[in-house]
Amino acid sequence: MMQHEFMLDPPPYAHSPEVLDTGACVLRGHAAGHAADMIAGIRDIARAMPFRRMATPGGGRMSVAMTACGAGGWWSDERGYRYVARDPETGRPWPAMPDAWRDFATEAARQAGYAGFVPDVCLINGYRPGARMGLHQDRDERLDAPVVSVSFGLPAIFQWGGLRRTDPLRRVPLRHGDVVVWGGPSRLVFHGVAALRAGDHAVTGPCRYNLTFRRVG
Ligand SMILES: O=C(O)CCC(=O)C(=O)O
Ligand SMILES: [Fe+2]
Repeated sequence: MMQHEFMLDPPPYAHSPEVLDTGACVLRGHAAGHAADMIAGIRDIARAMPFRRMATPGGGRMSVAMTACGAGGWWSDERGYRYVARDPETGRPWPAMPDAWRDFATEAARQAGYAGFVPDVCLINGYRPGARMGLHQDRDERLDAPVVSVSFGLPAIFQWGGLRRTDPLRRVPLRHGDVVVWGGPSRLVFHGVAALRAGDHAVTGPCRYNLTFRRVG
């Protein structure tokens, strides 16, 4: 009997999306089965294009370290922030986005209701304990395409607000393998990540990785 019930239990990827808002949902554990491959991919990309804590126009430095792959990367310095096709420090283009990553993001978007999403950029964030991302909108890409966000390693609190900066924040725990998709009426919702708590994750050690797939071109 137990065996039978176990067999009927749907696999994690068949769990229904957890709705955050109209156009936004969490696919719990959706990327867990891809973690080993994707984390190996992150390490390959980081060898070619190291994680950097970028300068901000305000004169500070981001606590989150970033790299990217695909047609461009997000860049921030004293002059402002923007997408760039080449690393401004070395002149080198960003590493290509692995086909398996693009296919994964397309399928996750489809499950969230966004059929036909083909990302051309994946931004990769590296968080160490204490690193955080302030409340912001993702508005430097095409707004008619969703953002697909994949989390690995240490758990984090994703802050999910509204279309105004002052709207109340919900605290959404994101764990290893969770995927968040937002688009449509939720595309410009303010969001952020609370300071990462110290920990030691079995796969990533004292670190959280977040991949966001976007359409820029
Ligand atoms: O790390 C996360 O979960 C979200 C990152 C994010 O909002 C961004 O990179 O724009
Ligand atoms: Fe964001």
